[in-house]
Amino acid sequence: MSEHQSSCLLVDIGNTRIKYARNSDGNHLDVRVAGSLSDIPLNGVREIRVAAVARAEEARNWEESVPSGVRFKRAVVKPEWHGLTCAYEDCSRLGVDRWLALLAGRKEIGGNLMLVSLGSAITVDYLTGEGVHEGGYILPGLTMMRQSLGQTTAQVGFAEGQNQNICPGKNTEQCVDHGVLCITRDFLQQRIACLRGKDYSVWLSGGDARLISAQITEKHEIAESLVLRGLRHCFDM
Ligand SMILES: Nc1ncnc2c1ncn2[C@@H]1O[C@H](COP(=O)(O)OP(=O)(O)O)[C@@H](O)[C@H]1O
Ligand SMILES: CC(C)(COP(=O)(O)O)[C@@H](O)C(=O)NCCC(=O)O
Repeated sequence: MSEHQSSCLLVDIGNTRIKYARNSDGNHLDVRVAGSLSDIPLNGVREIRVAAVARAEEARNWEESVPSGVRFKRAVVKPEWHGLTCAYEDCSRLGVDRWLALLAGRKEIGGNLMLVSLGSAITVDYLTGEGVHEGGYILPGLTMMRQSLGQTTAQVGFAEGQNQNICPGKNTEQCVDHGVLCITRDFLQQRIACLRGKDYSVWLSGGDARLISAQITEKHEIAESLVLRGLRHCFDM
């Protein structure tokens, strides 16, 4: 890894977790999770590239506290980037994490893509090989679905979803857990099935990607850290 690359820190501030990695020449990124931005080690860092959809105030305070001489760059969504066009009429409303995943998909995967992020929320975005973002979907993520049931019903407790079972539950926690898994799987199976014969590849990323991947029988692959990968490219002119 060149010193220039490793001195560039990539940071993805999601609604649940902060993920970060030092940039590298190769395909692999050594991704870590931080509890707060101030926990991220900055030794040798010359440039920080940030994708933030959450913790706006924490990010502002962190930016002010980083040592002088360290360049601080925030990614923003643009109407167009290297032939990639945003589907939103008002591109500033598209989550920058979704935009960066599209950038990484275009630059590092190519072809017609269905990109699924299984994080705090579930997002689906479609991108053609010509660079046209065709729009997508936003749904609550697995944990958000479980929590919303726990918060808005008197008798449905919230349990951490751990098993990969979707058979009918035999207690409240199983019923919630299996139901959430089942609806997510069925939605994605149906979306992927709609693409049959259209030459799209399907990529899952985010904290729940492996859990859901194990449930999906339609063809798909796992894409690691698409948001951080997008940060590698988004400042290319
Ligand atoms: N160790 C973990 N800590 C927190 N969430 C986890 C963990 N492992 C899996 N998850 C799941 O991943 C989701 C967060 O995924 P992530 O891609 O980090 O989201 P975000 O980018 O929105 O912060 C959580 O909502 C949870 O369902
Ligand atoms: C949809 C999201 C909440 C997903 O965030 P995440 O689950 O990655 O934390 C985020 O991309 C966002 O705030 N988007 C803005 C709305 C939009 O994309 O239309």
